[in-house]
Amino acid sequence: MSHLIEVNNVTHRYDHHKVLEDVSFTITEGDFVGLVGPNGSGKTTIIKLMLGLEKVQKGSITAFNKPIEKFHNKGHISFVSQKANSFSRDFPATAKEVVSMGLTTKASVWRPTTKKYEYLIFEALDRVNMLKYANHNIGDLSGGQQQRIFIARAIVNNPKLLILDEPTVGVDTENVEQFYQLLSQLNRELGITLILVSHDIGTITTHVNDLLCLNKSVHYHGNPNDFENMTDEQRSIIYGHTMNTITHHH
Ligand SMILES: Nc1ncnc2c1ncn2[C@@H]1O[C@H](COP(=O)(O)OP(=O)(O)OP(=O)(O)O)[C@@H](O)[C@H]1O
Repeated sequence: MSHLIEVNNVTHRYDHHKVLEDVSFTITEGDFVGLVGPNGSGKTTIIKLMLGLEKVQKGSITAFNKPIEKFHNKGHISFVSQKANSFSRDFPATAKEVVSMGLTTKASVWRPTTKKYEYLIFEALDRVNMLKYANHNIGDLSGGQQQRIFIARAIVNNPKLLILDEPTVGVDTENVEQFYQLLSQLNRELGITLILVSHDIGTITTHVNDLLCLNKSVHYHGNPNDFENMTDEQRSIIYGHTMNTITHHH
């Protein structure tokens, strides 16, 4: 399996404040990675660096075997942000139109879609079990349903890597489990490599196959089962004292 992303000895500062220190890890094709850490631990910053949205100051990052500075993301990496599902009730777009925005250069809500693109949009909606809501106004859908529409928008271009920043914020607890199942399906059936950013280490470890704990530097990277088997004391040694409370299995 090839490495989609390689992060090598990355250190990052905002002004004089060091937020990442000597961070190294690889993301391997096919993995379902949980990126966890407390508030302010640098999760969003490392994502921005991997997406090329923030300039690498020290160290290096390669994406799909190219230095990040030379990598042109032609739909290989897709991103669903934390703030994606904050549409107001009167936002004037249907679910289908929101998904079409993911087609960017090929077709969009502002241009009539051809039959081929329409097929891709319906296929993506079907993948997230939202086909029957295609013509509903996005603002009329629940937080969880909107999040599914944003996943459809993110996968409509057939990405190889999908990064989700706290995707369960705004999803009610009973739908969170279904949401994780959907992500597992995308990983297994479509072969999409996933990076899921979360604070909720208790829930995430039961779904991902690769766990990356970040708190300025990488404190653990490996099999989530090995992490679960550790005592609280071992965990606090590797992760710091901010993470003594771990809730298991919801
Ligand atoms: N653009 C910025 N300018 C200055 N400081 C920033 C900027 N972005 C983030 N920071 C600071 O960098 C640190 C890491 O922030 P980051 O958003 O990467 O953490 P996080 O783990 O994603 O946090 P959260 O879980 O709260 O979203 C924080 O102290 C934050 O205040």
